[in-house]
Amino acid sequence: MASSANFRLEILTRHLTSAAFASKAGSDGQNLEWIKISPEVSEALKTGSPIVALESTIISHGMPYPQNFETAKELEVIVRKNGAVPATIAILDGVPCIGLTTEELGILARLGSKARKTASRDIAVVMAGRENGATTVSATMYLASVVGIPIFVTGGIGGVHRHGENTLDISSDLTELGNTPVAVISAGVKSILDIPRTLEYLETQRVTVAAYQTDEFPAFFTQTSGCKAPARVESPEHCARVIDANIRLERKSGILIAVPIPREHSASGHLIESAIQQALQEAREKKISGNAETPFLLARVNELTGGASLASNIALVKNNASVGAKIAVSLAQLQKHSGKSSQVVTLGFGSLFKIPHCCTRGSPDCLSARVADHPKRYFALLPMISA
Ligand SMILES: O=c1[nH]cc([C@@H]2O[C@H](COP(=O)(O)O)[C@@H](O)[C@H]2O)c(=O)[nH]1
Repeated sequence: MASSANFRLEILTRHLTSAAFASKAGSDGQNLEWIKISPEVSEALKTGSPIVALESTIISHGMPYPQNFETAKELEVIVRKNGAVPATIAILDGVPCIGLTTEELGILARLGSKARKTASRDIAVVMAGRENGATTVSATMYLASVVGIPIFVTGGIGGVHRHGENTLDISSDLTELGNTPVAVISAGVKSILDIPRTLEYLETQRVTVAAYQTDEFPAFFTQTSGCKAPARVESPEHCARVIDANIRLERKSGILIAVPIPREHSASGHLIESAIQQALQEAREKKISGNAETPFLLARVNELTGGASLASNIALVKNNASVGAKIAVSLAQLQKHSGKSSQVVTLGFGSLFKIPHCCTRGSPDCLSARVADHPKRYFALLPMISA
């Protein structure tokens, strides 16, 4: 099996060293033309160290300035304190960036909603237009998976909107979860959405959903939603074992780990719930829909609760960052101990290929690569290496 993997790598190397392709390679193999990976994240990828991806729509559209900037920086500090490397993901001047500097976080925070809210479908347009894009859960998952980061922390994910059965307004976060093997740590789904239908849709998408230390699926601002979670996980180690099993199974879909807001911050949950009802009514009257709906509702609920919802939001994201980093550390340990951590192979032309353990068992689909061109070329190569 190992020799067949080597054979496939040889074929891959041959294709990638073609003159046209190599000419696009970045000089250091890290700052490639289409994606920029920070030196710290690059090093962590090479050594198999724990990394936590963080999204950027929460910075630009989810919170006002300057709380968004403070929170973005604090999240990175929390991830580090818990032993992992933070990788905030955004698109700056058309370049997807994996790992931002403090200065870049500040640019995004100040841009606010002037940065384009970028879901998976929007990545290509933002790149082509050399725009600044704040990545949602779907786009962040996609970019994290391209470079081989298996864990991603956010506040809340999008879902099926209320009346989604008529409008078909269903966040692409759910379909991305169905198609991308990344574990998303969130506080569940806000009650601005239809939670039971969101859970149904996640089931349809084959997404593994587990609630953290509870039987109930949490509703972001509140610990309960009235919906039972399909599974329960007890600890970071337990979560890591689930993620590891998903990797071994070579499943293509993701995992949603729902961590309830800490009890001390959920006290204002009912006050927030009535504000949500009012904001929903206003959104209907103003005919606000599509991707403008979530930012409107979040801002309006914050106004109506006199800032209480923002404080809760910040508290729960920080809690998720701490849990997510612990999971990342456990997963890295698990994979190191079982000898299954990713190998990194540097090929002649300077690009870096990260080969997960399953590839050495002959599963090229799992090959996660940073290539010197664009994803199209990479995906076009996959059938060749599986030949
Ligand atoms: O509490 C929040 N929920 C959701 C979002 C953002 O909104 C996106 C979902 O938007 P839509 O419903 O348009 O898919 C999520 O991926 C996330 O980036 C947010 O900032 N805060």
